[in-house]
Amino acid sequence: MNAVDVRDLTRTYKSGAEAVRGISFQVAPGQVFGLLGTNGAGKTSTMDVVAGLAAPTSGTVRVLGHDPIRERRAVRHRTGVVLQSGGLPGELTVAEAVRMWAGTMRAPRPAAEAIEAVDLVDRMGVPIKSLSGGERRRLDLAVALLGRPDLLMLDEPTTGLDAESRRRIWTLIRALVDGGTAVLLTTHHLEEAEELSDELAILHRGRIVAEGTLDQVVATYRAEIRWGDTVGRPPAGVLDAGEAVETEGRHVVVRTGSLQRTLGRVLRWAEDEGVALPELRATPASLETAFLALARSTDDATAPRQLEEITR
Ligand SMILES: Nc1ncnc2c1ncn2[C@@H]1O[C@H](COP(=O)(O)OP(=O)(O)OP(=O)(O)O)[C@@H](O)[C@H]1O
Repeated sequence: MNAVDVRDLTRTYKSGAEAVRGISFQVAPGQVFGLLGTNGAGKTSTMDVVAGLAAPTSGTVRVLGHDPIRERRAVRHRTGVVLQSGGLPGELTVAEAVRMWAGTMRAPRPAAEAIEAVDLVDRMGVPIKSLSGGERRRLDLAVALLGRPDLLMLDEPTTGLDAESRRRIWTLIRALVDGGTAVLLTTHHLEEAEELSDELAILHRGRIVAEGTLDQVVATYRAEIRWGDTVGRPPAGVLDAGEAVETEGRHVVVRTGSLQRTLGRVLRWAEDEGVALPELRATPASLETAFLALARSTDDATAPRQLEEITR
């Protein structure tokens, strides 16, 4: 059975905003599924429904085989949630907060074990308000781990963290997944999605626009060769059928399904014609080029800027 099964989900806010416009995806046990997208793509709106915090406008959501709202009791003890606003009281120490939370559960993992799992043992006596952002995020995770969840839902778990804290959280998530936990993760960090996701879906304006393993998603996009234009005409004879050459500002850009072959042809063309290729750059297809392709193909004038931001 899938840990998460979302079918034809839509979510429209009272304001009329159509945040989620008919998406379907499944998360298997022992798998990280990354929901990736621009700001406002609908990630949090989707996560809230899976976490049972909001009802779908239409469509169905099953979590561990249950309706997350109507069968909340069956789901609650088997899931852990880390949302963007970790709401633990700042006056409590790390140990007090974890123990208090464990006290609300049926058969929790020992508090000390959860604290150790997130590497906060030396911060146990520190009030939450004095923790760094990364430490707070790890504390949120410790709380989510208390119920030994079959499914962890993580909404942007490393946003605002430095590279080292982020890596620690990734290592922790990977260890949990290796133990069989399913993880539904939202992120707008491409590196995080690449590092963690077994499968991913790219959400854009409430719809899934690409889906599959990282390799599958990347394979649908093209490599790019670009250089500064010195002759004002496109390179002759370098393209295969269906490939494209464009000018972007003062650059010539070739998009190709075969980077090595096309690059060879570009270099031969330049050699034969005596053309200089300043700032020549060849970039294999990646999640980043996939996002930028998405930006180019959108009709939303604000999207390209947002898409560029998330690739940084
Ligand atoms: N409570 C709300 N009422 C009305 N509209 C909302 C509400 N929450 C979100 N929206 C709108 O729904 C759309 C999707 O928002 P959502 O927060 O789900 O996106 P997101 O992908 O999580 O974005 P971010 O990366 O910025 O957190 C946006 O257009 C947003 O403005």
